Amino acid sequence: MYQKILPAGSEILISESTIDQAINDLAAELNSDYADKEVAFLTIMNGGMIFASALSTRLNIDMEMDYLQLSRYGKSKTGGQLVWKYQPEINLKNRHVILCDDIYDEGHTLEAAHNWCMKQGAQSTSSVVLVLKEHDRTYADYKPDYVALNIPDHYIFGYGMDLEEKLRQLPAIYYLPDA
Ligand SMILES: O=P(O)(O)OC[C@H]1O[C@H](OP(=O)(O)OP(=O)(O)O)[C@H](O)[C@@H]1O
Ligand SMILES: Nc1nc2[nH]cnc2c(=O)[nH]1
Repeated sequence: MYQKILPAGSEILISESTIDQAINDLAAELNSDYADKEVAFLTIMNGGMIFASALSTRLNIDMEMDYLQLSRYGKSKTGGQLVWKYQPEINLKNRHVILCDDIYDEGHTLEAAHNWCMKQGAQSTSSVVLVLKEHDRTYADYKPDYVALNIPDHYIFGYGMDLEEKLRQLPAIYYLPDA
């Protein structure tokens, strides 16, 4: 169905059904860990939007939802300066924050978001990512608390992740083996 918009040579890295099952497993873990907590569920835009939508509809948790926006890649495949584009107004004081993002790559985005939430007075802040990319480059000191899937070192797109700001809407995760 997506042949018309997929770049030539694209291959599937993670299928829709694998993603769906991984999100179910993650939701079960969060439903247990946050059963008695008052939660602020914060999506990191733009990349986190599709994963956060799918995950949040499976959460049986007392929570408010909001988002923040941080960016360091833009149209590039390599990370640059981290730019805050939107900080939420929701009160995080004494709340248990769950940060939800699509990918942990070098970790600078989640580290900055985590530090900011703690500065706002959150009682705890944890992070949930759909994929963690394994590579030899330097990671930030911060590591995500919940990871659905580990992936090899490819630039990936689909399921919220962009290729030059497009193709976020793809329901599976793709890569270009020759890129
Ligand atoms: O672990 P890191 O190396 O910090 O990279 C991860 C971040 O990179 C992407 O965001 P991007 O800056 O591309 O903005 P976007 O969400 O608008 O695509 C992705 O959505 C993560 O938030
Ligand atoms: N779309 C996309 N964004 C990223 N941000 C950090 N790594 C990636 C990646 O592999 N794909």
